[in-house]
Amino acid sequence: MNMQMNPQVDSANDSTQVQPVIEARDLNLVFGAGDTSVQALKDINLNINKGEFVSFIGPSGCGKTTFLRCIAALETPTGGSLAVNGMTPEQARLNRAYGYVFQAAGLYPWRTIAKNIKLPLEIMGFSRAEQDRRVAEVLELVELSGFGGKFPWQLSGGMQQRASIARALAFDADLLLMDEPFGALDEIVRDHLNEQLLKLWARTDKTIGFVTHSIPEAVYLSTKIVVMSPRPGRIHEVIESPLPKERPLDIRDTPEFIEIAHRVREGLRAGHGDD
Ligand SMILES: Nc1ncnc2c1ncn2[C@@H]1O[C@H](COP(=O)(O)OP(=O)(O)OP(=O)(O)O)[C@@H](O)[C@H]1O
Repeated sequence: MNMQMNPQVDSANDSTQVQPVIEARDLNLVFGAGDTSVQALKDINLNINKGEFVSFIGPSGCGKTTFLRCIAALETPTGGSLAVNGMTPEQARLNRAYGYVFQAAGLYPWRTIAKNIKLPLEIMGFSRAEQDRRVAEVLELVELSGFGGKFPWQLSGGMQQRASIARALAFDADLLLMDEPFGALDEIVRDHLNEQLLKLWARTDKTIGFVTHSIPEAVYLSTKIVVMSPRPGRIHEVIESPLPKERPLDIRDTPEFIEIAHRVREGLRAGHGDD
């Protein structure tokens, strides 16, 4: 397989104005009103550029999922602005600007893997031939070629999650939003899927927003780590990773990796202190 690495775009040195994929300015979201209201996001300012792999890490309830859901136009911010590819999140959703992978694989048990992947394509009116072509392509990307005819229950948890990623890739959107996709899997399977996801990212040059509770996972995968703090959900710190794009698993034993993991841990601790 020809694994072409895409040249890293160094946005800091790029003098031309490149439009960010995600641009959040003073973004706020308050659920409800009065005494029972919850400020889920407070003054979020963040740019995500094309090809970045951005992880969101923070304690439970700090707004990670809510931020992803705002990008996907599944929640409406109560203040500030949010642009996805220069559009409103609603426009971006209509343009199929992103694929979304949820915590649980969420596959229909009565449909085969191929038919699960096809479902959104059927709804969008893609031709049968195009549906078949895309299913074969995304199954290959997640290394599940040959499993299209199986039902979800015939696959392991890790394979189901890969099938769910394949479904999110089927529209070939440049942006992939992933909400703790590997949280429920054991560590060895998770390591393997992390490796595969990095390869997929390198092959496709997609922009990825990824929610996790795991410091090693965030550091291993990301070019940028957004450390969030709770009540109300804010960005405590954004850590740019100096690690190379090509990352074997044993990079986790290097001093550079351990140093970034340490910074993330310190950020999480300090963020708790912001309470
Ligand atoms: N629909 C809703 N109505 C009211 N409050 C909500 C709603 N959705 C989320 N919240 C609250 O907003 C805050 C942020 O929730 P969110 O799910 O984004 O956090 P999170 O960081 O993703 O948490 P976790 O790590 O547990 O998934 C929490 O206090 C949560 O209870």
